[in-house]
Amino acid sequence: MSSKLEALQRWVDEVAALTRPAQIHWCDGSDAEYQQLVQQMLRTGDLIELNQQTHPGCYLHRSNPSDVARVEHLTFVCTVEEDAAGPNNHWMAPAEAHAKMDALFDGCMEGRTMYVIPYCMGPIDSPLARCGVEITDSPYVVANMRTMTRMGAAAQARIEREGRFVKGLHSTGELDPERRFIMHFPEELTIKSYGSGYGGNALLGKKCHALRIASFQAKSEGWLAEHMLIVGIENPRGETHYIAAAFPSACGKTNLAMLIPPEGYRQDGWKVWTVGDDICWMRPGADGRLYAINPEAGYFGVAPGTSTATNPNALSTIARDTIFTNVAVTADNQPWWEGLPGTPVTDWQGRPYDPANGPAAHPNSRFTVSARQCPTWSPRAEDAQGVPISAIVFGGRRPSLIPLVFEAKDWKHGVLVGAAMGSETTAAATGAVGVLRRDSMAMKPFAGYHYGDYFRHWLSFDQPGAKLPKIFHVNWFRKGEDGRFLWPGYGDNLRVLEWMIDRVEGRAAGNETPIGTVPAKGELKVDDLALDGATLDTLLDVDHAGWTAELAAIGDYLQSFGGRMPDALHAEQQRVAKALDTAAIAS
Ligand SMILES: Nc1nc2c(ncn2[C@@H]2O[C@H](COP(=O)(O)OP(=O)(O)OP(=O)(O)O)[C@@H](O)[C@H]2O)c(=O)[nH]1
Ligand SMILES: O=C([O-])CC(=O)C(=O)O
Ligand SMILES: [Mn+2]
Repeated sequence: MSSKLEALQRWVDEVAALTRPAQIHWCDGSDAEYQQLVQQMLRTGDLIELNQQTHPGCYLHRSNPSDVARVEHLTFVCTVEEDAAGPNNHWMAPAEAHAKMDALFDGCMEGRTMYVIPYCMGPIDSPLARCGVEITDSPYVVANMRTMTRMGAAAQARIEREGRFVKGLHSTGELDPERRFIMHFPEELTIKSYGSGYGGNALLGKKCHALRIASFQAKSEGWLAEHMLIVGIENPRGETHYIAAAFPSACGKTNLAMLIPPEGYRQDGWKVWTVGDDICWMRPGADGRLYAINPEAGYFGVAPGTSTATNPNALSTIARDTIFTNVAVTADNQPWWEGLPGTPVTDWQGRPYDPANGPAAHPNSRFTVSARQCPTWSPRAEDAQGVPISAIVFGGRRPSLIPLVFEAKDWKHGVLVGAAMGSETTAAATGAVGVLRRDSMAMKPFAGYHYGDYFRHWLSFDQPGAKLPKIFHVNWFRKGEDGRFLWPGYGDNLRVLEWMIDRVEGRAAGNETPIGTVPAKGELKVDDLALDGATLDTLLDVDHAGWTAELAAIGDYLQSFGGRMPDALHAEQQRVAKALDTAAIAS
C-alpha cells in the first residue's frame, strides 16, 4: 500500500471509530455492485420497482416528506475567518462546526454498512478533473453517486496517484429537520453532511464538492466552478459553438442543454450536443479561450414539466435505468408527474392520489440517469481538455422588465450582469416559492466564499491575450397581463442562441441600448412562430424607468457586500445607471 493511500485509510479508520458501523464496504463502481445494492434496496423498501416492461431498470425512491429539497438555511461554510465566507453564506467557526457534527456522527452507523465511495469529478484522465471520497451509510446515495460521478476503482487509482482528495462524510441520520446540517470546510477540503438523504444535501460530489469546495479551490488556482449547463450548437455548415449558461435551480438548465431544434432548423441541419446540464468547470487554455468540462457523469433532473412537448430528449433518456425520486405512479406502475399524459393513482408519498393534497409528484421530484443515455450526449463530454466556450449566458425567472435577451458590452459589464441576476425562488430549495431574490451567477446557494472576492475573481480573467466569451442575459419567463409566458421557450430558445452565435461571429449588428445590445429588427428568426409583433416588441423592449429603478436596487445590493466588493463593479453599475440617465434626458 502506498503512503498516499494510507492517508485515505487513516481517515476511513477514524470515521469508522466515530460512527461504529457493523461493516465497511469499499465501492468499486461495478455493475454487479450496483445490482446488489438495488436488490438490497428493493428488499428494504428504499426502492420500489416500476413497470419493467415500459421502464426497464427503473425504480422509485420515496424520501421522507420532510426531506425533499436542499436546505439552504442549514448549509454552512466554515472558514477560519468569518468574512471569508461572506454575507452570501451562513458561517460557523470550524472548531464549533466539527464538534457539532462529530457529536451527531457519534455511533450513528451502528448496525449499518458504511460505504466508502471514491469518485472523480470530470473525465478520469482530465487535468481539470478533481477527486473525492464520500463516506455514507445510505445505499441510495451510493447508487446515485455511481450514476452522477466516475465512481469506483479508476477514481481510487487516481487518488492514490495524486494523494489529494476531498473528504465528504455523510449520514442520513434520523432525518430529523432539527438535526440536519450541511457543513463545508473549504480550507480542509472537507464536507460533513448529516440528517438528509436528498440529492443536493447528500450526493456530496455535486453541490458540496463540485460547486462550494471547488469554487473555493478555483479562486486560488485560477479557474471557475459554476452552476452552468454546457451545450454545443452545430450549424448547418458543421461548425459547433459551445455555450455555458447559468440559471438558478429549476430555471431551465437541463432543458436548454437538451433542446430539440424547431422543425425548420432541424430541416436546415442544426444539431444540439449536450455536454452538461448543471455544473461547469472552466479555465483559460493556451490560446486564451476558456475551456470547460462537465464534472458530472449523470443528470439529477427536475421531473415535473418534462414531456414530449418540452423535453423529448430527457424523456428518451429516462426511459430505462433511471432512479426516480418522489414522483407519482400510474395504475400500471409507470412513473408519473405533472406535464405527462395519463393519470396518477398514487402520489409521491405513496397515498392514493387526491388533488386536495396538492400535486401528485413533488414539485422537486427528480430523476437520476447516466448522461450517456441522452440521445444528444456529446462525446466531447469525455474530452480531457474540455470544450472552448463561445458565449456565457445568465438568466432567471423574471416575470417583468428583463428583455428576452441582451448582450453585455464587455467582460466587466458581463460580470455586473451576472452579479445582478435575480430570479423567483423554486421548489429546489425548501422555503417560499416565487419570491424574487438576487442570485448572482445562479451561485447564491453554492459560492463557497465571499461574493465580493468571487466577483473580483471573475473580473481577473480579463487579461491581455485573453479571448473571453461574450456574455449574454436571457429571460424565458416574461409574463403577460394574463399571467402566461410571452415567449414559447424550450426548443424555440435556439432562435435566441442563434442570434448569440451571429453576434459572436460578427454577423448581427444588434441594437445598442444603455443596458446592452438587443437584437435589431429582423435579427431574431421568429417568422414561423405564432408570435405577434407587439409581443416581440414587449420581449425586446428596454423600459428605461423600470431599469433605472433596477440599477438603483443593484447598486444597493452591491453595497451590501461591503469593502470586499471590487470598486470596478461599483463603477460599472454607475456607468450603466448614467447611460440610462443620459438616454432619459435625450428622449
Ligand atoms: N416557460 C418555460 N419553462 C421552462 C423553460 N425551460 C425549462 N422550463 C421549466 O423549468 C423547470 C425546471 O427546468 P430544468 O431545466 O429542470 O432546471 P435546471 O436549471 O436544470 O434545475 P436544477 O437541476 O435545479 O439546477 C421545468 O419544469 C421546466 O419545464 C422555458 O424555456 N420556458
Ligand atoms: O442540488 C440539487 O439537489 C439539485 C440541483 O441541481 C439544484 O438544486 O440546483
Ligand atoms: Mn442545479
